[in-house]
Amino acid sequence: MSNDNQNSAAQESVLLSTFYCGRKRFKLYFHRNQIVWDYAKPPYAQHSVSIEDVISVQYKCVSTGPGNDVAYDPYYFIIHYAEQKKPNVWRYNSLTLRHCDALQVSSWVKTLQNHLQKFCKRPKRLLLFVNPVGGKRRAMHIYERYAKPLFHIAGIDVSVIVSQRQNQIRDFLIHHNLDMFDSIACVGGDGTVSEVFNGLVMRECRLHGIDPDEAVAQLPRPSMPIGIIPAGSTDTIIYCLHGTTDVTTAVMNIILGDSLGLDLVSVHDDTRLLRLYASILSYGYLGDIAHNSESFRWMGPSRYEYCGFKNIMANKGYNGEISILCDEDNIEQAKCCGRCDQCTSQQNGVSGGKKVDRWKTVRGKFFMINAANISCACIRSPYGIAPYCHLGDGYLHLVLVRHTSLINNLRILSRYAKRTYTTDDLPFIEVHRAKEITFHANDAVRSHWNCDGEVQHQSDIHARVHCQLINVFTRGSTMAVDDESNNKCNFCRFCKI
Ligand SMILES: Nc1ncnc2c1ncn2[C@@H]1O[C@H](COP(=O)(O)OP(=O)(O)OP(=O)(O)O)[C@@H](O)[C@H]1O
Repeated sequence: MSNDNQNSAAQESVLLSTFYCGRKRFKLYFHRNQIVWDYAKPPYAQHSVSIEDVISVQYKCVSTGPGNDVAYDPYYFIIHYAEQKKPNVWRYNSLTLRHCDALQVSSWVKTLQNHLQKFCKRPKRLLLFVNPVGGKRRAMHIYERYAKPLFHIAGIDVSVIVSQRQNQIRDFLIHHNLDMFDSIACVGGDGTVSEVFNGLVMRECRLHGIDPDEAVAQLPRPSMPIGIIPAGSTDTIIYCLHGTTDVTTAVMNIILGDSLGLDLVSVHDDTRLLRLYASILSYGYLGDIAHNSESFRWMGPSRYEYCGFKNIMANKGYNGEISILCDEDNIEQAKCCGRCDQCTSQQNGVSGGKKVDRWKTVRGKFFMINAANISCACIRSPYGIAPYCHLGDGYLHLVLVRHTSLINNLRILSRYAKRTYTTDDLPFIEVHRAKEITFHANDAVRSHWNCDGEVQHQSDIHARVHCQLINVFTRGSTMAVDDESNNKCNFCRFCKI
């Protein structure tokens, strides 16, 4: 029988038995990749789980004595699975079943385990970095409490490295042998994720003999997918990927192994690559906040509120000239959920046929310039600065905010905080879909660039999108905005993104 025929025969075959779950009898069957269980007697209440959502299938363990010895009970087995409780949020659940015939149990365990083995993209040997100082300094606790038990159930062998200093994760990834791992993950905020992305791409450049400082270099794509467990202050990247910053959801997305390509943007000055970013590059208002807040570190996270307030009141404008390599398409007002047509066509190598990209130049005095690689949505701003920016279409959204009155600046910030986001009616905001941009400051008074939360001191830069340069574990999100988002407004919600 050919492989195709064998596969379809396996799909069509039905496994059917009656099991006990506690004292209740269940009819259990497995057909067309669905595990379905129902009470054997009325009132019937059918439940089902797709094999794609099953984490693992195991015999139940029983203690065999006063020591730590355990043995498998041949009459019980457990199905561990992920369950979607509300849009975008995944939870762990399990079903323990008993049968008086051990052969029945072993037949189910073997069949289901064989099916699970087909998911070869699921991580098995994971290198995981923990940033102990990001966010509320709870990354280690988050790992121990939420991630470790689930990785154990999934049978993933995890090697943990706790970072000791800034850029240690990046340096480790560039220089160490990673042959014994099939995936990388991190527990931290956007800065930590950015270190992982930069480290992996720089590593590929080193291995392929590519000079990343060449502004025109085609950067090589790292093969290992990356998992992100949020433990930062903003966690924009993970919010844009999953539509939530829920930790269990993030862990489930790693375990289940689906991934998609995420664009990265390289930022160069005249001579070298400054860094790659995944969320946003900002000049003006947000650049100033990132720069000024450095001297107020002693204030903790409230330094951003303080500097945000000061900067909005100062209402500075910066003269500059931006050249934009863009297409003529209007920006389609549809949110990207990771599996949209635009990103999928890029993944399949189908580039948008007739599109013609052309350079154009915009000059003026700007309150802020934002080059968003993703929507930059986060809990406090459920639509983000660039709500229609895609995760993997090869374009960034350049949001130019002209220098105007203080009242208008406040209008912009309050719009960003709203669920019903739109800036179409604000004439001082324009959005361009770009593959490449260059910026030249036309004034002695200059701002700084805020690149994924890190300050860049060079003001004249060149940025280029690298389509789906990195693979991240995610099943994508639905369009629904997560409940945890709120409408609170403060002056500096974007300062770290
Ligand atoms: N051991 C360490 N000591 C000091 N800094 C570190 C250490 N490990 C990592 N870092 C740096 O800490 C910075 C902040 O971390 P991270 O971005 O994860 O948290 P955050 O800023 O609170 O979150 P977010 O970026 O989502 O707002 C990063 O730039 C990272 O390089």
